[in-house]
Amino acid sequence: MSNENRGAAPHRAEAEREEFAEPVEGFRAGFLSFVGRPNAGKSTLTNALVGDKVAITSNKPQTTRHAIRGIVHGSDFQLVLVDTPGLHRPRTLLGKRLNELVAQTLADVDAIAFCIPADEPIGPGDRFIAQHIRDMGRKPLIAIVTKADRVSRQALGEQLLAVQKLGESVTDGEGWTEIIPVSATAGFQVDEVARVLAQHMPVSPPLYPLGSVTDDEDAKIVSELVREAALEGVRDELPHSLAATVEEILPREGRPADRPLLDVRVTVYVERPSQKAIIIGKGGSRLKHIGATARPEIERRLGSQVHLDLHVKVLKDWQRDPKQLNRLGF
Ligand SMILES: Nc1nc2c(ncn2[C@@H]2O[C@H](COP(=O)(O)OP(=O)(O)OP(=O)(O)O)[C@@H](O)[C@H]2O)c(=O)[nH]1
Repeated sequence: MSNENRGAAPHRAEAEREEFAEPVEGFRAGFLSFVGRPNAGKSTLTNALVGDKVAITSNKPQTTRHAIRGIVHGSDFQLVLVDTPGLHRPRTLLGKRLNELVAQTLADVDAIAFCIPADEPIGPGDRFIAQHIRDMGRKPLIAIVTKADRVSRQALGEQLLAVQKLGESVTDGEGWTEIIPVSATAGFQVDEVARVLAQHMPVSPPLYPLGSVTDDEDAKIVSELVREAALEGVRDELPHSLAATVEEILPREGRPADRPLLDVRVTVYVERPSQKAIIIGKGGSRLKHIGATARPEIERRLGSQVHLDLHVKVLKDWQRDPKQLNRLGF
């Protein structure tokens, strides 16, 4: 996600919602964060939920000022997974600041999902997180017992009970809104997790275009691959004058399921018109070559055939302009 997005106000502008509105009655959509101590299985579960569908536009609707990790699309719901830095018991001022940052994120989401591994005893770190999210105001708190495949049925049952007790102890007996066991690696209950989380999202039209899955990592790598290809042979002339940003990565509609195609739109920025001429080359020959060089690796990375659409723009003296630097993600 660009810095521009990070700076945008968290809001649910009706206009944005309507742009993607689907006439599905009772559609639910909202923001959700996974919390849990390191290694609790948050990333693995996120990936299992989002699936290996493809990347997306990194700058579509600015509905959140937080980084989006992924979007889960259901027939009648959309879950937007919002990234948080790890939540730790603070030992330093930095730790405290980070926790404040997490608190801001958690205050904005519609529900919080707390991941606790099935195969490790509940510890002070878990208790700290539980207390922290309890203080986030009245919102659904869903406990997810991860890595269920690693323990016996009996041990899983015992862990579910322990997690329930933890919930009750931090909420004056009220307990978690839901408790669900899951194994992201064995594919056990992953759909159930999505369904349950969706039930706790507000009724709302989709927040993002259907089929989009955000993945900042992919966008970063794609832009880097294009930049590398564009620099080939002109490294000495314009090494630092080149920047590339991914505008969007969207699945082409109407393609057969077994032969998807991604439209990847990338802008290459240069500082001067003379540089633009170099990059484009005679009759566009160099730009074509850049595309042909970068595309195979992009296809490998995104796991799909790609139609690469490159544009070259002059952004005068972008290296010296903080606003432009922000825009380009520096
Ligand atoms: N057996 C099994 N292993 C899992 C499962 N989910 C995650 N793991 C493993 O647990 C380890 C930690 O998982 P992550 O998803 O990276 O945990 P995380 O909470 O994102 O960790 P941080 O990024 O450190 O906060 C990895 O080695 C995963 O492969 C699961 O359902 N079953």
